Amino acid sequence: MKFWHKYHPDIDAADPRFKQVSLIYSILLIMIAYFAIIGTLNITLFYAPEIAFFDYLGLVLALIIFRFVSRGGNFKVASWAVIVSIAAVLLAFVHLAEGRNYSLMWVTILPPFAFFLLGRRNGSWVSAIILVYCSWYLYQLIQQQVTANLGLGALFNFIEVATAQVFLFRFYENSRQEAYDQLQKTAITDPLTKVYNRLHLDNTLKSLVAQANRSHQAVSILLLDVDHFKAVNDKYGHLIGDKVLIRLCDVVRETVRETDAVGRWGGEEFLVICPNTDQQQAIQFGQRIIENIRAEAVEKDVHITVSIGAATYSAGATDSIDRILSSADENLYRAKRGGRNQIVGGS
Ligand SMILES: Nc1nc2c(ncn2[C@@H]2O[C@H](COP(=O)(O)OP(=O)(O)OP(=O)(O)O)[C@@H](O)[C@H]2O)c(=O)[nH]1
Repeated sequence: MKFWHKYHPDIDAADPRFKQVSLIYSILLIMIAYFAIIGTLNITLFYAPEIAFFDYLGLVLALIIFRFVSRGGNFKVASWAVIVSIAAVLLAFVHLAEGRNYSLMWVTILPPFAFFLLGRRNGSWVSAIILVYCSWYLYQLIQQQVTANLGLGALFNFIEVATAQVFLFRFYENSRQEAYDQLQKTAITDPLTKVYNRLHLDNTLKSLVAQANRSHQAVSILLLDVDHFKAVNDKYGHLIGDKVLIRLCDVVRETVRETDAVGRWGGEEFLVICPNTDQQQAIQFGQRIIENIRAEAVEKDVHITVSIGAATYSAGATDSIDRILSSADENLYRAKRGGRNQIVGGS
């Protein structure tokens, strides 16, 4: 377990912010230790109090950011503060050394931090600005012949390495972000129908019910089941059965609002979660779904019908989420018993 976990108990290893937060704290600890040690050495051993002043300034800055982030401060702000601090330290180093002592080499460590903490766009900008500035500064040094052994060759090599760094890290960050987005999508999607899976529906329902309580609104659910689907499979085969389910989901998605969540509850059962929707509106929605599916040959000449059980959660109600789901399930059972191809609501 990471030491910073006590400050952010809600961020576990599965959280996308985990690595970013780890890096922020690691950089801050390194900065604190580095500035404390080097600052003290500069005073006691090297008799350079003017440099020690900047070291202690860096130390205070790192402590302030540490305090800010450990007390629940915004990670985006903390990330920017860390990158600006690193950039300031690097630029101060380059200026103090007047380009000597490989100081410019250190500047090339900025892009990986900037891309990882700030993302593709801001990472590119920050890296480009610092690297262009350093190239310009190096050019000035060469022109004024301030530093021995610094020629145009050094400048060109610096520009080439810096440009390669930015492109490589941008490429890496692009691939990482795409792979992460793809993984996120797969984790919440049903592989056959491409609607949400049950895990995501569970989470969505929980968060929409909490939101409904805060905004004093209702949330409705529609539990939808294909009628006599076994007969479709038996008559046309499983492959056509699969295509029917895929097309059915498309029709449901085309019928409901953008804000409604459509997902597969299991087998040939689907759940639609409608935020900000009362019982009467939910019944109207459900009716429209039934009509659209009935009107459509979902696969070649295969026609199907669906039955729907509706249930509504009103803000402040004492019903649990399980209670709403079982209420929808009971209504679905009644719709089936009542002859199918219909919707039943109420509790
Ligand atoms: N093709 C296909 N069939 C599935 C899938 N998931 C579940 N099924 C089938 O769906 C059928 C469900 O059958 P039943 O539970 O008897 O329900 P039903 O025939 O729809 O009858 P009612 O619900 O009472 O109207 C079974 O034959 C399952 O094999 C799937 O992903 N693809």
